Amino acid sequence: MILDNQWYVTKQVMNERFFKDIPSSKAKEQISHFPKMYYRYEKGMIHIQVEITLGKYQEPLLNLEKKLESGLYCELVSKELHDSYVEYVLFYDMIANRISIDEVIAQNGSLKLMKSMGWEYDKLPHMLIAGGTGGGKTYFILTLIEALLKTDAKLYILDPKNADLADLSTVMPDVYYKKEDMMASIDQFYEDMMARSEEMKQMEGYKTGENYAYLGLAPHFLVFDEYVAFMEMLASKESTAVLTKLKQIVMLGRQAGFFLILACQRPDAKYLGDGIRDQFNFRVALGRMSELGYGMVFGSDVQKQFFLKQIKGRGYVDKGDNVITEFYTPLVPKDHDFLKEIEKLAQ
Ligand SMILES: Nc1ncnc2c1ncn2[C@@H]1O[C@H](COP(=O)(O)OP(=O)(O)OP(=O)(O)O)[C@@H](O)[C@H]1O
Repeated sequence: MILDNQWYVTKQVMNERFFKDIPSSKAKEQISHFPKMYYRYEKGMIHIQVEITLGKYQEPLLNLEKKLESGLYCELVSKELHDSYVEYVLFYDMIANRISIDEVIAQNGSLKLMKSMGWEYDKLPHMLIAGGTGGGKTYFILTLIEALLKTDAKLYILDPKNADLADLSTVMPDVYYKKEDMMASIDQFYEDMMARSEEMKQMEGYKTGENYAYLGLAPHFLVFDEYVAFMEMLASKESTAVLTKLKQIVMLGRQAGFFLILACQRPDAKYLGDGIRDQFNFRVALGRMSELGYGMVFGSDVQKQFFLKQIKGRGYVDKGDNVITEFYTPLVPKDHDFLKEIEKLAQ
């Protein structure tokens, strides 16, 4: 890469002749500075360290991510500036990091979703899931529900299209698909959050800055599928009321342990504007999406090339650190029966 781009410095030296007392007329190019670059492979990650020299080629060497990602067919995980070097960390063979549904475990405020990655909902609350038809959105949401039901979490499910998630109403409580029920459920979720925030202050052991888990309380999750479609169904007064509540939940929910998992085909700015989208720390885009769609999920100013691969449950994620990486939802075996499993857990 350095040779191909000629990111080195050369100087002209005179070619010495065999008889040194006869002056030479031939000049030769010699490399006088070659940037130091070190790499190592560790636990599925490639670490590349590049020296900062303040030299002529500092700019390209400080912005290697695009070249490395497309050239090595890897995904950037982090880029960190150190004292005299910049370190790029890339995932090699991301699909090898895919886990199966029975490895999805929630503990200590974090939900494992790939071998080396998870959703730390206690620290980086609220999840936004976008994806076109057939991308794996429903399977992913069902996987999240199943994993969270294995903990003490309390779940509320909203499915305005009365589709796959609404089927859960036969096996677990708090599943809503009618407009009025859904609106009442959002109100209740909000009221519960406000009440807990107050109560926590009166509890023994309460400490400023500590969260619900510190006080031994259970997290609550509102899983809201087809959010944009639902908002489109509402009159403007109703949608303003819902938006106001959701805004409060994403802003205040972390400490009290009230989390939103919002899914839609495309997160239209009309219903996720005013900085609400930025409060969703964990954002996933699954399946086929347009550039505009990716922009709506990750921000229109992102510098990332998105590729489509025909793999179910594949997409991109920003897990709260502003680095977008390839993502694979946990693999669900063909014979897995969500309804049956969720029924067992809900009992
Ligand atoms: N994680 C996964 N493991 C195994 N198969 C998957 C996974 N995700 C999706 N699939 C396969 O892809 C199909 C479509 O997935 P899913 O129903 O989740 O898509 P969707 O985005 O919700 O689409 P729609 O909006 O049409 O329901 C599933 O029926 C399943 O066969």
